[in-house]
Amino acid sequence: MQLPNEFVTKYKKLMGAEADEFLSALAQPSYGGFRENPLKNGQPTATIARATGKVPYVPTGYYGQINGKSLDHVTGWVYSQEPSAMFVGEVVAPQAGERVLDLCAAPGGKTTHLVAKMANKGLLVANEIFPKRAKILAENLERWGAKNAVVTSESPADLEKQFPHYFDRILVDAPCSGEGMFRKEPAGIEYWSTDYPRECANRQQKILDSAMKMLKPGGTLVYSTCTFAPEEDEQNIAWLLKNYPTLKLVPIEKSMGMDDGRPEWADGNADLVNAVRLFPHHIKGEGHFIAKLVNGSPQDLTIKKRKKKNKRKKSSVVRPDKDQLGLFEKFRVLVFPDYQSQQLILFGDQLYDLPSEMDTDYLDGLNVLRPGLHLGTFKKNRFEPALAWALASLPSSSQRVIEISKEQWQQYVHGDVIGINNVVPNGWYLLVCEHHTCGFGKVVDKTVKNFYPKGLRF
Ligand SMILES: C[S@@+](CC[C@H](N)C(=O)[O-])C[C@H]1O[C@@H](n2cnc3c(N)ncnc32)[C@H](O)[C@@H]1O
Repeated sequence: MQLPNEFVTKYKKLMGAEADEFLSALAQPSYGGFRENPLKNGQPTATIARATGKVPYVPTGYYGQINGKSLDHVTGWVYSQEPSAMFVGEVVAPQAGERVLDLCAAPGGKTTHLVAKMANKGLLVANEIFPKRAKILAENLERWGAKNAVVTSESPADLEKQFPHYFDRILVDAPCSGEGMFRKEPAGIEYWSTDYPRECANRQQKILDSAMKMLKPGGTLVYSTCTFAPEEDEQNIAWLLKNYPTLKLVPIEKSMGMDDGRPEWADGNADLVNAVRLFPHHIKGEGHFIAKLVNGSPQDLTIKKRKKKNKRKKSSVVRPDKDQLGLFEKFRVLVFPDYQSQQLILFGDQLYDLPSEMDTDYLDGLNVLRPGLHLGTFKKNRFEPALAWALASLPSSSQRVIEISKEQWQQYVHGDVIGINNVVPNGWYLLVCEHHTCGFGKVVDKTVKNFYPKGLRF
């Protein structure tokens, strides 16, 4: 890996006595990692068996690699995430029932962590500006079993109009110069120039301005980057504190090897030590910067919010009609008798369960990819359940389960019909392999018809 000369000169100056250690760490191999999913029906023991260690500062985090075609990965029991990046979710620490925004969310490493921390309760709006990346985000959330996540694809400037001072917590995991990932993704070095961190910082400030318009009084803003550049890190926090005097930079509890933010790399504001830096020469992970800020609660913010909300028009969101509800209920009573929906809404012929924390009128005018949990599709006179619903369910929640072997699971993800020996009534079943819910199948006379989505087969 060849680092640009200007980069080396810049960090020799900034890091001083630590520079050699820092620069030689960048020449070492990067660390891989994964998180286990506490929302699922047990531990991903097969993947954990291959882990090389436990990430000390993330209860669900491990060092190692996952197999993308394994049962654990395909059913969302694990998510591949670089070890330093995992600390961000711990710092955000969202609570069940809150309204949370992940403003720059794709592909979803932090979002899946937030869903787990919220125990799938409350509302998580996961936004990604680029629609193609937002689609990947939605797929990753589906595999993870997210119920409380709404996926949108908007620019922060457009999103701010929709959600004035709405969120309890906002994560801005900002697009950045990516210096901290150089040894993991060396292709990023090509984009780098001496001016690049400043350009990124300007864009980050616009994103932060939007985030501030969406943060509730008393709410928490977490800002993170995967770069070492002070322009994008301490200097942006110093800029925030100057421009938003209601914000207070609060301490982050640091684990061994984590560094303080560096006031001398910005305007000297001593509070900047409260931020955290993860340096690859001090921890087993890539470069990261994280700052946590709490917003004061000036009266004017509360008043603005109320006025805006009164102006909202009635929602144009469509609800399922009586016949559709009948078809849905027939399925639910048979397969998931205890499932309690929140707000059933239609997107075309697709049925979703929108988290009750979100009024339907908030969806108007938004580019929404996933308005909550995808339950299924109405087709002529029938209801076909969606994979997302299976992946968000525990085997114990269903009274119609068929246990399949690992071999049968491989047939299932390949798109084949599965033969079964036991005689069971025809109809829909939740397929479970080694405690992992895998999807739905429809039994027709000792064979299970395959409903695994064509685009996911392998
Ligand atoms: C660091 S990545 C997010 C990683 C993600 N949080 C995760 O943990 O998987 C930053 C994201 O910001 C998006 N982005 C790029 N330009 C943006 C902009 N102007 N406003 C908002 N987001 C932007 C990128 O497409 C990218 O998905």
